[in-house]
Amino acid sequence: MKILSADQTHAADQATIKTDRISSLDLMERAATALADWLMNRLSPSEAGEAHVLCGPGNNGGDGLVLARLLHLAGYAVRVWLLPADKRSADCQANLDRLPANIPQAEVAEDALPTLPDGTLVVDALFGTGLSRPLEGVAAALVRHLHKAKARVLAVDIPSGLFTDAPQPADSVIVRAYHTVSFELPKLAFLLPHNAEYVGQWHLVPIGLDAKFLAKAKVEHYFVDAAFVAGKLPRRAMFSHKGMYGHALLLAGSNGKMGACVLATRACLRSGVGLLTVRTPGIGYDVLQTTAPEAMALVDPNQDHLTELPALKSYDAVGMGPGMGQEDATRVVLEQLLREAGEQQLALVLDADALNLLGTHRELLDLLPPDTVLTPHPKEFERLTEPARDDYHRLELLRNFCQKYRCYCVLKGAYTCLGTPDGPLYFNSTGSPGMASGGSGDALTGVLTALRAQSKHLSPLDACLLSIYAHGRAGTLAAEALGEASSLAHDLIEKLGLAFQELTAPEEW
Ligand SMILES: NC(=O)C1=CN([C@@H]2O[C@H](COP(=O)(O)OP(=O)(O)OC[C@H]3O[C@@H](n4cnc5c(N)ncnc54)[C@H](O)[C@@H]3O)[C@@H](O)[C@H]2O)[C@@H](O)CC1
Ligand SMILES: Nc1ncnc2c1ncn2[C@@H]1O[C@H](COP(=O)(O)OP(=O)(O)O)[C@@H](O)[C@H]1O
Ligand SMILES: [K+]
Repeated sequence: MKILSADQTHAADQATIKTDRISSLDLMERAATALADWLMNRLSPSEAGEAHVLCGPGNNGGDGLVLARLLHLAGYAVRVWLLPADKRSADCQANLDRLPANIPQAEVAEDALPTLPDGTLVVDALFGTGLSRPLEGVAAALVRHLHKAKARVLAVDIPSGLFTDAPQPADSVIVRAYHTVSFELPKLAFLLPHNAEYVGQWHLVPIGLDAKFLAKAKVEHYFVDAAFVAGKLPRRAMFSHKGMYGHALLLAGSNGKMGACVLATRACLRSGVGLLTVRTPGIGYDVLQTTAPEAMALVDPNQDHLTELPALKSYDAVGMGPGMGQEDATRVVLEQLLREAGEQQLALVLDADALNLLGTHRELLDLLPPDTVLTPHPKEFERLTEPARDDYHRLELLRNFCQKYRCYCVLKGAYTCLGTPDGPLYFNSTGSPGMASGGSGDALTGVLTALRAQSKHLSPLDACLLSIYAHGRAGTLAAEALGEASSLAHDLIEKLGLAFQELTAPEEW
């Protein structure tokens, strides 16, 4: 799914109006009808109680006015509050003129703010994508008033006061919604950690935006949902053999952190790799042979940490980092790996301590072979770059980093963001707070290494997208089975199979 900018959203509206030969007023009716259906499917009139609809002067306010009318006609109790305005947009004014006379309406003032008993349903239709500066005056007073009330807030399109796709002053006054219902496509602002407290749970309702316009629109951000990755994973041929699915090498583990190595190993095995060899310190041999008999163990001469790089010629992809430690001898192995992988055009996946070593020895970054995949969480990413001023600055750092080093960088989090050498950023839709516990990232390294080893079947971009999506989906399935607090990385790994099944291409005729 594409993520449009505020300007493109406006252009999509215009294209739809033209293609469907409707007026902008019709499109507003369509959008607000979808919104009303969403709300009515969730709350009956008695569950909703009296809905207070706060309406601004633009088309977002227009949506609110249509919603108020539709709710009223369906038997809901409604009250409309208008922001004072010299001028309203034409469609907003038209819908104000159409508002049934028996819906109570009043203008808000700093000394005339709505009384909102606990639990009141409040619809925020003050400002949408047309917001051009932070809220001030009466609008800011109304939103601050809302902060103090214990209301159930539903934001229309986007919480008022929040910019769609740009940073804003830290002291901006922004509606804190419980639900945000947006039209057709998600907004970049919804995917950034800092905005979670404003956006709440977000939902999309279809409004029939012009499909041709959307197909042509050039965007910098994508939302990777089920439709985006569906069928990208090729089916296995009947006469397949293990040589067709790549031979992966994992370099992982150290004294006390063999668990990370085992998790990466098991995840790699569960992700369709043909063969897997694991290079681990001597201490890991028995552990590995017992917990992952399908993998071959290749032990380092050192007992506690990695000191030597094995010959690389048999491998299609190498994953390095989980639980590996940052000994100097291990740093030398990393440097040698970067040099040799570059010469042999081997696919690389670097995580955890491999990233920390890159962070402390940044000169090594210049050795990254093209299409290397790095998987930092925000702290590891900061070690590779610099502290980000805000979420948007972090995305800018990500984009610049990937373009400079021609690499893929998986910035992990609730909406994991994949940076790519050509610029676009891909936000993953799957995952669960149940994954916020040690070991989930190690599993991702295993998945990515397995899919990069299958480069005969998958491009680097598709390997990354499928890995991130399937890893998150498996985390959700594990959390559904065991609860968010109890599901472990180990459980996620056991669900990878189901996640991959959902992504496999359908049988062809
Ligand atoms: N074609 C359409 O008419 C559709 C419009 N839609 C709705 O339209 C919204 C966008 O509408 P608009 O472009 O009218 O924008 P808004 O409704 O967000 O408001 C823009 C108006 O507010 C003013 N403004 C901006 N920032 C302000 C601030 N901080 N303080 C005071 N005034 C401020 C602007 O000068 C402008 O008059 C979307 O978010 C969506 O809700 C949807 O109904 C989909 C279809
Ligand atoms: N709240 C969340 N929602 C979705 N995914 C999450 C959430 N928290 C963590 N994850 C995922 O779990 C993984 C955690 O990785 P990482 O921080 O490296 O942990 P570890 O080092 O313990 O393996 C990442 O893939 C991340 O995207
Ligand atoms: K709004």
